[in-house]
Amino acid sequence: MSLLSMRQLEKRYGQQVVLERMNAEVAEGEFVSIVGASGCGKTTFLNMMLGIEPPSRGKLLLDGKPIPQEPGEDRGVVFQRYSVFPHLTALENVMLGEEFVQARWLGRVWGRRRRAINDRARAMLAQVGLEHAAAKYPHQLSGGMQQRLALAQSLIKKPRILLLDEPFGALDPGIRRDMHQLLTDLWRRHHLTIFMITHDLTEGFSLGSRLWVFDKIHHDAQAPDAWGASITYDIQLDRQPAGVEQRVSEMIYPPGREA
Ligand SMILES: Nc1ncnc2c1ncn2[C@@H]1O[C@H](COP(=O)(O)OP(=O)(O)OP(=O)(O)O)[C@@H](O)[C@H]1O
Repeated sequence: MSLLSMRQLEKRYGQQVVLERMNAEVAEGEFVSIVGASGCGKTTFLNMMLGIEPPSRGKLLLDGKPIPQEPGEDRGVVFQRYSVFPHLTALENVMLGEEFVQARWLGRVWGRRRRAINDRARAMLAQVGLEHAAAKYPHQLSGGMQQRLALAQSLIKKPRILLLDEPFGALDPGIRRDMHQLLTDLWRRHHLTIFMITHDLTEGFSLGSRLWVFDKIHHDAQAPDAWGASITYDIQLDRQPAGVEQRVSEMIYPPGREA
């Protein structure tokens, strides 16, 4: 069975159709990059995966069942802007993720249990290359380090699915390359299924296993809200035909259309 199934999935806000006729199957362990013009509904799709926006019509199934309408530990998320807590150290930020989960069952976590969480959080920080920054506060970390911390904070909860909304959009190119390597390592090591929005086509084509292009099939200048975007290209990245990146680029970012 697929991990994720979309069948005639549709999302509207009032009269505005944002996404429509979304059909796809995603297996456990895939890494799907999502590209598309600004405003075409990429974040809306991630919000449906997260369970904070319900589908308007059609099916969005996880393990054959509708996605729960609330965020869950099985789905971790990292946003473009750093989503860590400023008043906690790096170590405390990572510990907090697991403390939340355990405290739900046990109340405040102390003693041996807390030391075990501390050990796991330190090991997680080491995996993202922040072992020397455990005692630092987020404002003392660079942008790349803060995103490493956000990844550690998500991964400590052992999600099956990682949802990334432009996670490297605010970083310099050199740092992005390091983050690409890190994300590829974490994907493999933790057997994750990843959905990542990016505006950088080269990033979309070079990371992960599959690329989705969101675009409208119908455009009506008189009624721009009447049609939503669908998955117009679904590309297996180990089997991409020559020139496809250029064609996708021209489709999403034609001259005169804003990126
Ligand atoms: N909660 C909401 N209520 C009403 N309209 C919304 C809501 N969230 C998103 N929209 C609309 O849905 C459309 C898609 O927005 P979304 O943020 O998903 O696009 P996007 O592809 O992620 O854009 P970008 O690349 O610029 O981040 C936009 O027209 C937006 O105004």
